[in-house]
Amino acid sequence: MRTDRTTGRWGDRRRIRIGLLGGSFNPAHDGHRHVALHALRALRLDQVWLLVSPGNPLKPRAGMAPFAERLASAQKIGDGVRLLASDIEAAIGQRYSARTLQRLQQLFPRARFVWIIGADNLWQLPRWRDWRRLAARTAIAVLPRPGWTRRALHGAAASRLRRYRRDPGALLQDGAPAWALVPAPEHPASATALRQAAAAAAAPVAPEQLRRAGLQPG
Ligand SMILES: Nc1ncnc2c1ncn2[C@@H]1O[C@H](COP(=O)(O)OP(=O)(O)OP(=O)(O)O)[C@@H](O)[C@H]1O
Ligand SMILES: O=C(O)c1ccc[n+]([C@@H]2O[C@H](COP(=O)([O-])O)[C@@H](O)[C@H]2O)c1
Repeated sequence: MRTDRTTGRWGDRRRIRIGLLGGSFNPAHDGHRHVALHALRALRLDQVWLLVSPGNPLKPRAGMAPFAERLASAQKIGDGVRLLASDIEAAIGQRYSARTLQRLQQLFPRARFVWIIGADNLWQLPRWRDWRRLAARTAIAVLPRPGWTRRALHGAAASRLRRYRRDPGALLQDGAPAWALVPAPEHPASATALRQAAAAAAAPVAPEQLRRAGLQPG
């Protein structure tokens, strides 16, 4: 940004572009980083904020790690410069994305926000509260996800928003509504799989399993 010499005010040649990747991050993983970095490059974003949810309204509380743990996990995959873990949803007391977006647009009027989701969330979008309001207020970038991409492109949200689909390069040319599938290789990581692997590693080994593996229980 430059200072306008005649008015002395900050020029508005290009509003700062911020991608918002909301998630539970229970825990954060390589798939999140992959999605954020592809969106950053493809849409020429200045930053991506990893918005750690205080509690996804559609997910059970059971099995959800404490907020501080999930925030710390998102901080580990961030770089503190372009990829930033954020606790702002907890700070403003919101967990519905349409409201979060509205509040962020009030707090940062000079920013241009892009809502980033994986294809599984495009499929699920009609279940979000006020999802049409969200789509009306911001561009949405959808990233491919194994098992979900084709299905989501034929889902209810994609079909209702069909006429607003854009090429990724044109996503930020005009205002919302606008959405695009950002081309990227599918990344297989999932928090569910990581939690399952951690639970399996922590589970005690049954004597019968040891015998089958040729080991004597101690
Ligand atoms: N491997 C991936 N590819 C594409 N999008 C992803 C991937 N992993 C996560 N995302 C997207 O990142 C956002 C946050 O995801 P979230 O924190 O729920 O991770 P998750 O792996 O989907 O978790 P869980 O398995 O617990 O549902 C969502 O929009 C989700 O679609
Ligand atoms: O606004 C809603 O109704 C809503 C319902 C489900 C999920 N979301 C948001 O979708 C994002 C992805 O959630 P998750 O748990 O799949 O990582 C996260 O920011 C959630 O707050 C939002």
